[in-house]
Amino acid sequence: MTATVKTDTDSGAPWSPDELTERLRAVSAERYHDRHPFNVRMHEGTLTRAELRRWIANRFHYQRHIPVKDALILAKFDDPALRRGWSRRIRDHDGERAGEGGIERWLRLGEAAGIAREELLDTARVLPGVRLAVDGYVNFCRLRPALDAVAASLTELSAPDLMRTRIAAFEKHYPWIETEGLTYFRGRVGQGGRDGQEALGLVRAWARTREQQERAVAALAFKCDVLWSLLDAVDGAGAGANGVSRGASGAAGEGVGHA
Ligand SMILES: O=C(O)c1cc(C(=O)O)c2c(n1)C(=O)C(=O)c1cc(C(=O)O)[nH]c1-2
Repeated sequence: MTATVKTDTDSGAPWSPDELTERLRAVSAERYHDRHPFNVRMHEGTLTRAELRRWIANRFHYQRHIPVKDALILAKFDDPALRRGWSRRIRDHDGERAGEGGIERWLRLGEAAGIAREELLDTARVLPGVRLAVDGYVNFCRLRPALDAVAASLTELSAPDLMRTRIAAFEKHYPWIETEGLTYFRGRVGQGGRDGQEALGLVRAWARTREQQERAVAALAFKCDVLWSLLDAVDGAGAGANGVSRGASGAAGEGVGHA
């Protein structure tokens, strides 16, 4: 006997692709990290320099693992066209050659904020909660079927709006970060939109049964939790965490007040 009461509107029948899309968008609207208190403070302009540096340094750990998880997804595809399309994501982050690509741009963001690249590259400084969140995402993509892993990337549908808000907030409230440093975010407005649409097309095509559709929705909710947990860890870390709030924030007379 099942405890689940089925109603007419929940017959267990597959949703239409548009209904699936609606449900995916509803998850993002409710759980995407643009609403996290740390992001809200970032956009309001009330983060201290130490907090912003801590975010940049810890978020780098996420950035550098994106091509790793994309390589794990790539290995699940047996279709050359799919691999060709998805491999572009890895090149976006790693660049065609040394000194190019998203990871390099994030390192430059760090430098524009006064963080040495060696400090960003030193994984020993990453906050434990950030490490766990990133491991969680990479392992999810390693272990789950392609549908789940691709659906988890659908947070990118919400990313372009967040990038626009972030660029405006940085320019307005954090002018001490050289504007060159924002190149990463500017690039992601287009890349994130394109990647998100591409992934949505795949999920709509692949998730045919109700079970698959519910898995896709759950994967996106999980990914929202990854991003949320990452910010929880950054938000909850006090002075001295990650080293960044110690040394790199040391410029005198900034009126930072507290870490
Ligand atoms: O700064 C952000 O808020 C943000 C969010 C997300 C996202 O929504 O997953 C990504 C990125 N940035 C990003 O830069 C990025 O390359 C990226 C790749 C992915 C993904 O899951 O494949 N998400 C994101």
